[in-house]
Amino acid sequence: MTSTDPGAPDVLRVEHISKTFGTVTALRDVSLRLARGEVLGLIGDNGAGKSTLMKIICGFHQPDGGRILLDGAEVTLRSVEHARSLGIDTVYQDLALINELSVYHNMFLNREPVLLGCLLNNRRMRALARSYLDDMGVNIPSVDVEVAKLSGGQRQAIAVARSVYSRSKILLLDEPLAAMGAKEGVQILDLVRDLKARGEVSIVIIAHNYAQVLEVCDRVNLLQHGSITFDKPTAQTSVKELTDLVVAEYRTARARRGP
Ligand SMILES: Nc1ncnc2c1ncn2[C@@H]1O[C@H](COP(=O)(O)OP(=O)(O)OP(=O)(O)O)[C@@H](O)[C@H]1O
Repeated sequence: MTSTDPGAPDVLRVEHISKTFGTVTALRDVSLRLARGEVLGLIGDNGAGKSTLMKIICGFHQPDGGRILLDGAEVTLRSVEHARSLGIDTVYQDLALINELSVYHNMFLNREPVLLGCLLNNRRMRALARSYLDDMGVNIPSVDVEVAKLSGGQRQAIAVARSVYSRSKILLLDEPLAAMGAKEGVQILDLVRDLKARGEVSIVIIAHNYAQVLEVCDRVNLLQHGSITFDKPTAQTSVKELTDLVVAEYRTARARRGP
């Protein structure tokens, strides 16, 4: 489900972004769009520039050139906190959860709810965490358990739930399925499907498993050597087409290098 209003501006537009690190050009003239409620898959080989692009959209890196528009208005994202305040949240591979803390403390890390002017009301946080996780269909036996004792899929689900709770309008998932078992991977994909059905949040997912990308995404972009080379609705492409594109790029690069 994408934007219900065809006249509405894209929730996010990245236009002609470039980024170099010393002599390495990580991104060159990259443009990308994300409609409201859309799930966009960002794929590409190792070193193609996917994480760099995500880190620019979440305010971690500043681009060398180009611009970013949120709901049609140009913004300069000064930091991760600034991007978060504008509704852009990222779930990294390392998740940024604190293993020694309980599920409910992690859910409200740096965002503790206030009750009658008092911060850190444990009873309130516990109840809210339980209701958010239940509401999102996240299966956690107890919100009192330390996150270190949970599976990778459960931890991932908590990190996503935390971003959704914070009312993010754009969620960036950097390899949410990396290191996931089959069951845990399905749990995360179900969560993404659920969010998509609600249409409240727009999502960019970086993933290496093309079948899973095609399962949950509305559209797919391929990054190759710092440039977007492919942009299609998932219904108009296939695992074979995506694999062939990446393999062809590898063969061309190898032929250029010589024997
Ligand atoms: N902080 C940095 N300093 C120097 N070079 C960097 C930095 N971050 C990324 N790069 C370089 O930029 C290029 C793109 O890296 P990036 O991490 O964005 O790729 P990726 O597509 O996310 O790869 P992967 O799938 O392996 O995670 C690579 O050549 C990488 O070495």
